[in-house]
Amino acid sequence: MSLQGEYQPSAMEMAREQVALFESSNGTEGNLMRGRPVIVLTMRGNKSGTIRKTPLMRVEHEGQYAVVASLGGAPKHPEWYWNLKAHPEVQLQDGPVRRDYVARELAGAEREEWWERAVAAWPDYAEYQTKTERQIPVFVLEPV
Ligand SMILES: C[C@H](OP(=O)(O)OC[C@@H](O)[C@@H](O)[C@@H](O)Cn1c2nc(=O)[nH]c(=O)c-2cc2ccc(O)cc21)C(=O)N[C@@H](CCC(=O)N[C@@H](CCC(=O)O)C(=O)O)C(=O)O
Repeated sequence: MSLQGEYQPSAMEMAREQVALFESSNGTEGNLMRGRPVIVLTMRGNKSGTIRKTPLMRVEHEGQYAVVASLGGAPKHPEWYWNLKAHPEVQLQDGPVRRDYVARELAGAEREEWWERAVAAWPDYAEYQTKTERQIPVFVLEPV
């Protein structure tokens, strides 16, 4: 499965530039945030149908990945959350390695297990959750 179509860069300059640096260096630059690893998630836009890419903190456990729709604890989900709900087929690039996955939103004990892993990877997630009433969504990415 490959995500074909027109790539529409993010409106958020920091994210757009980090994706550009990450991809132009084949994942060897633009792959850190305060020293912690960052991945790039490629997906299909829920409304535009175009290809969207967003840098996210790397949350990985025994070869499986999760992504966290934190948006810094903002009151609303990031827009990319709705892309994954509508089109769960995604690609994740970790360093030079890019693979196909299907994203599945987690709930209950499974979510708690991955939430712990996410906070271990990026402790700020715990602080973000204190800033918002919404439960910050966690998706696990199942390899295709
Ligand atoms: C600003 C907006 O971005 P967003 O999708 O809301 O995502 C906001 C942020 O989550 C996103 O910028 C992340 O990259 C921020 N971010 C992280 N954000 C997180 O939520 N979690 C992280 O772990 C995370 C890590 C991270 C690391 C480095 C870095 O540079 C940024 C990081 C955006 O790009 N809007 C686009 C449209 C985006 C889009 O996908 N639109 C859909 C429609 C979506 C809908 O249905 O609403 C479409 O094309 O159809 C635009 O206005 O053109």
